[in-house]
Amino acid sequence: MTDEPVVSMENVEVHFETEGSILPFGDDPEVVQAVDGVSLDIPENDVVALVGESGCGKTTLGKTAIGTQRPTSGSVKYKGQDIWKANDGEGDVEISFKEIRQSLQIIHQDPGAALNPNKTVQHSLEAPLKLRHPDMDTFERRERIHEMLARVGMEPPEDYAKRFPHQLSGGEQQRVALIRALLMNPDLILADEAVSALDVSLRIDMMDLMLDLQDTFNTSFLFISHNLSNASYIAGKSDGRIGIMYLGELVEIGPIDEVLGDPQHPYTKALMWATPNLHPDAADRGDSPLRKIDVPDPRNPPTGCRFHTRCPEAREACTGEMPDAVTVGDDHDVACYRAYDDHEYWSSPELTDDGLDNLGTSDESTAD
Ligand SMILES: Nc1ncnc2c1ncn2[C@@H]1O[C@H](COP(=O)(O)OP(=O)(O)OP(=O)(O)O)[C@@H](O)[C@H]1O
Repeated sequence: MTDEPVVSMENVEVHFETEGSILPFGDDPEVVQAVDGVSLDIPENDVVALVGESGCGKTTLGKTAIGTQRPTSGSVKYKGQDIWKANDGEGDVEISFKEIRQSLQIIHQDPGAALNPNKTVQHSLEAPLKLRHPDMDTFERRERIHEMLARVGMEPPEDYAKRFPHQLSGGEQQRVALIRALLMNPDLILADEAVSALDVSLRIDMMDLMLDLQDTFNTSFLFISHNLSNASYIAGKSDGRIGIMYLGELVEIGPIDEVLGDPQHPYTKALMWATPNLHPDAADRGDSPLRKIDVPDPRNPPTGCRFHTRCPEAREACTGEMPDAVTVGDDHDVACYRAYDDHEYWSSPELTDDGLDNLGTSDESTAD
């Protein structure tokens, strides 16, 4: 199983039934279509940055990748082992669910909430070492923890090891959370908005640190952000890929110079428009390319291409079937009919605003 990607997701769908509503007899519960038809491989020592507006399903997809969210359909494999078959004990389980979960870690946006307020840094960091290296004695554990604290710039480590979370800054808490994840020897870390709560000036430092440690520890990163600048920085610096999500779907993915150098999906172009520091002529970038700003309700997404209600290039053909992803460059895939040379899209009439529901405009930016 060694050549297998660390995580391989195939046609993953995550739908949530909304709870709490009292439904008249015979009515179906409302379903939030959080993730739909996403396939994504994350190889060893690789970085994938997912970006998209709030509510587009990034966190749900990330949790699905690390085995904390069960997909409603599709498969999720860790090194070739189906994660949920391992959980259910179905078939020949070669890697146990427990081992899979230990190998797939997460760091959150709010490390303060993830660290136990009553435990010192030393205490919090001992737990993963005891689990992964039960033979280590107390002295070896202390040395290892001090070494890691010094490595992330928390010096003197003897002092930091004795502190409680409230005695650390947000950036320091995030570093402790990162060390704790790395001490599990993970193959993949889901970094869910992990730098979003930090001061802008500290974000680059934290991303550089993550990449430095990622390389040393031979770990992959699934980095999630609503901020295209951050996502492009981390994917670009690591030679990784950037994935653009829209309403539960992965609409474009590829290396950063492909996706941002030659964006193919109109939504990618709109995100770039909304991120002035990625726009070559920021001062002169004109009006929003979106037909409307409001994101459709994921309980009732548009038919066909889900972006068609906001897409400046939409034609009637876009309202029928959801476009399949097609390869348009080196490792660069896009789900848009404009990427097909001979699709009926090209002879289909343009969609007029009159033909669309709920039109409107605004210029929400994904850049903070
Ligand atoms: N447990 C749940 N039950 C019902 N709906 C959910 C649940 N978790 C997420 N959702 C819905 O699924 C959709 C995708 O949510 P998700 O948190 O994955 O998006 P996101 O892109 O990470 O957004 P954000 O950046 O705001 O966290 C949203 O409409 C959200 O309200």
